Amino acid sequence: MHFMTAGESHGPSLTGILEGIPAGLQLNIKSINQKLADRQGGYGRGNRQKIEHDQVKITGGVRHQITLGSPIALTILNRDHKHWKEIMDPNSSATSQNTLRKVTRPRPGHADLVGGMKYHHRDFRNVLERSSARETAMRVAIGAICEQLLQQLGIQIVGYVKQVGSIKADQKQNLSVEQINHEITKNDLRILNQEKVEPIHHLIDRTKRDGDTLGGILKVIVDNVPAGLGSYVSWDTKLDGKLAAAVMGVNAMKGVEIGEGFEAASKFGSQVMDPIDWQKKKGWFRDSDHLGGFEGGMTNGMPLVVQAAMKPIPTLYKPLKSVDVNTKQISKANIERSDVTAIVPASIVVESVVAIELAKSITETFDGSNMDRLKQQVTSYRKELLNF
Ligand SMILES: Cc1cc2nc3c(=O)[nH]c(=O)nc-3n(C[C@H](O)[C@H](O)[C@H](O)COP(=O)(O)O)c2cc1C
Ligand SMILES: C=C(O[C@@H]1CC(C(=O)O)=C[C@@H](OP(=O)(O)O)[C@H]1O)C(=O)O
Repeated sequence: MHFMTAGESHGPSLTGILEGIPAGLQLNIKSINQKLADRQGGYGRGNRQKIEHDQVKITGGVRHQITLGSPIALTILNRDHKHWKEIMDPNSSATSQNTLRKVTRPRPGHADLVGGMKYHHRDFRNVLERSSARETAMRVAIGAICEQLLQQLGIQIVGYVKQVGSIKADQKQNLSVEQINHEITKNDLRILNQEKVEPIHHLIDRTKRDGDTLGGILKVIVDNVPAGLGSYVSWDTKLDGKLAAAVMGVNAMKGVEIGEGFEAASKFGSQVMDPIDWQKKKGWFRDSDHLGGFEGGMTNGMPLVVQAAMKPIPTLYKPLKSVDVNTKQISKANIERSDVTAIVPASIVVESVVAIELAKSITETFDGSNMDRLKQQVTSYRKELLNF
């Protein structure tokens, strides 16, 4: 299974192609669009989200909402493009250099300067349009298809916010994915500790007034994953490594942890390893899940727990020092319309990329050509594990 996306933030649209989804998967397009709407939400977003109304249009690989096994082609329109037509139209030549509104003062923390150096773009718009997290809308659409595949195999996944700036938003430990989803649906937020919502909103308001930005920590949990996805035999077959790469590939992620991650480093082995247990009905399981469901690069049958640290948004309304690429004068960095924080949408994006990696692993471990056959194979593999 593999996918590719294309499209600039203020270009006409985002395009995605996803190959390797089995034939016969019944898609729920409404629920793909719901995921896209969720990604647009969250306190602290900028005004762009008032313009966009993300909905996926499928133009290949699907008939009457059932996958064909052929590559799935997807489009999401950028409604904002109509305001950027003169600057961003791919098909017409620029009428004059002035219409391009060039970006010449690179923003610290964004891809502007190094992207410009590497591709020799002296108008940093040529970099920022693609490095923008607008592209994550397409990864969420593709992830939503993968989540639907996982759901049909009994695997459930959820992403939510653990921390915004320095405020912890998750104090409910050991909830199942179902319970977390229930909480999220109830309060329409991905912040589990309701008492913290108001302080978090105040922090975001204050930060916005100061022209500053915030990051945070987000968490993804996956339930009912069969043991044995991924492998210990070679470094590049380890599924925890693939997940970490996919999560780090999301804009603004600076750290990934599996299970207790960095915290485990300061504990004793007896506090971190998960004792092995067995019951006739349940088969093999662990008494705890400190290792986040991974041993030897393989899933071990316990819930997968992945956390990611998102840095604060790099564009600052009170900009930091920069240098103009043309005049070499020290000046303030460019300001582009921006979010104060995007931790809620990021939790959905990270959930989506985890779903993509898991769907990839499952369709490669078992026969991924047809959904019914895949279901049969996963069911019989689960039985085999129970009787091991
Ligand atoms: C959902 C989401 C929304 C984002 N919104 C913004 C934004 O409004 N302004 C901004 O400067 N960066 C934003 N970012 C972060 C930048 O895209 C990111 O920092 C930049 O591409 C540089 O990449 P790096 O941080 O991974 O090094 C956002 C990231 C995500 C995941
Ligand atoms: C467009 C989205 O996020 C954008 C990500 C982003 C960045 O630099 O990453 C910068 C902003 O772009 P704009 O200047 O157009 O408002 C965000 O709005 C989106 O998430 O749909």
